Order: sequence, then structure tokens, then C-alpha cells
Amino acid sequence: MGYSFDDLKAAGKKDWQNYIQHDFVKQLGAGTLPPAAFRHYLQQDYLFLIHFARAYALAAYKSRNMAELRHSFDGMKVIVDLELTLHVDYCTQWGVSEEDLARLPEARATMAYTRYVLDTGNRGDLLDMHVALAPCLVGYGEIANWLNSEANTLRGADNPYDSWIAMYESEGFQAAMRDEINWLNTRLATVTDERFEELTTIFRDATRLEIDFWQMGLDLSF
Ligand SMILES: Cc1ncc(C[n+]2csc(CCO)c2C)c(N)n1
Repeated sequence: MGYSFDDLKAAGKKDWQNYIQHDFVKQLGAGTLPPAAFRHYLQQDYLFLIHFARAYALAAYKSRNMAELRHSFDGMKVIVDLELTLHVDYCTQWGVSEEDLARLPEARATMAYTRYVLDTGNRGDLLDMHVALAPCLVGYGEIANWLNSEANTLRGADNPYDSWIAMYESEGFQAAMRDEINWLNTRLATVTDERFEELTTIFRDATRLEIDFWQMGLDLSF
């Protein structure tokens, strides 16, 4: 009893570090990531975001009260109204058109990760679902902060990926990350040891699937 989000991270420390400090992230920070790898990642991330919006819809379905319903609804709204629109614009800047996105085959890493999150939500409750979503939401905020603390990171116009880092270090995004951590901390405070064990498995699995997603970008794999 009395667990927190930090305990979840500590239980899968090695995987968490391999995710936050993945070669894809390091190369993105240094500005040396091959553009083809970034483009492949961006395209698959479009499909990822669509399934992620579905996951928030599932969270809405699993909600037991108005506050939970609103939390899920807001999550879905941010992805559909904001993230996906921004993403399509961003893809255009990187030479990926909407037709390219519409025709895109789904990579196995995208399938594995998104369907894992949806299955976890289907099988479990809202807490299972949020723990499966946490590496995505919290991880990207941590990645931006870690990159800013790294000597090899190049900021400014000389790094073609600077705006990607800027998005996740922004106050709006960092605030969403803190809200999610607070939401999780409130619920993790009262779970039993057995329940916490189950949740660490979900958190680690989702983290390992984030690692595979980065690797898919580097390998240009489908
Ligand atoms: C593979 C992958 N993992 C995480 C994110 C980041 N992300 C996606 S949706 C979302 C929450 C928005 O409400 C965040 C932070 C990504 N883009 N792609």
C-alpha cells in the first residue's frame, strides 16, 4: 500500500531508461537522426495517434462518474482536435502528404503497441488503462527534459528536430504530464501489493513497446 508513479518507474528502471535514452532520441537531440528515420516514425505515429484516440474513447466507456468521463473525453478531444491536426501539418513540412498517410501500411511495432493498450483497457479497468497510457504521456515529457540536460543535445535552428523537442518541453505539455502523474499517484496510493504487481507488468510492457517503436523508426521496419 502507499504506492506512487515513481514506484512504477523504479520497478521497470532499466526498460524506462532504455526508452528515454534510446538511440533514436539521442540522435534526434544531436540533430544527426537520418531524415528517413524521422519520416518513417512520423508516418507511423499518425496511425498510433488514431488508435490512441480510440483508447481514450474506451476509457470514456469504462468511466464510472462525470469526472472520469470528462477526463477521458478531454484526452480524446486533445488528440483528435489538436494533436492529429498538428501532426498532419507537421508531416506536410517533412514531405509526407495526406494521401501518403491515407495509404500507409501499419508497421508491426505500431500494431503491437496500440492493440496492447486497447486490449489492456478492454480486459481491465480505468487504472489499468491509464498505466498502459502513461509511458506515452509521461515518457515524452521526460524525454524532452532529459534531452535538455544532455551535453550532446543541439538546440535551435541548426537542429532540424528542434520543434519536436520544443513541443514536449512546452508548459502546456508539461502540465498535462504532471496532471497525469497526480491522477496516477492518487489511485496508486490505495492499491494492494498484488494489484501493484499487475500494474508494474502493464507499465513495463508498454515501456518495452515504446522502445520497439523507436527502433522501428531507426530500422525503417514494417
Ligand atoms: C509512439 C508515441 N508515443 C508517445 C507519443 C506522445 N503522445 C501521443 S498522444 C499523447 C497524449 C496527448 O494527449 C502523447 C504525449 C507519441 N506521439 N508517439
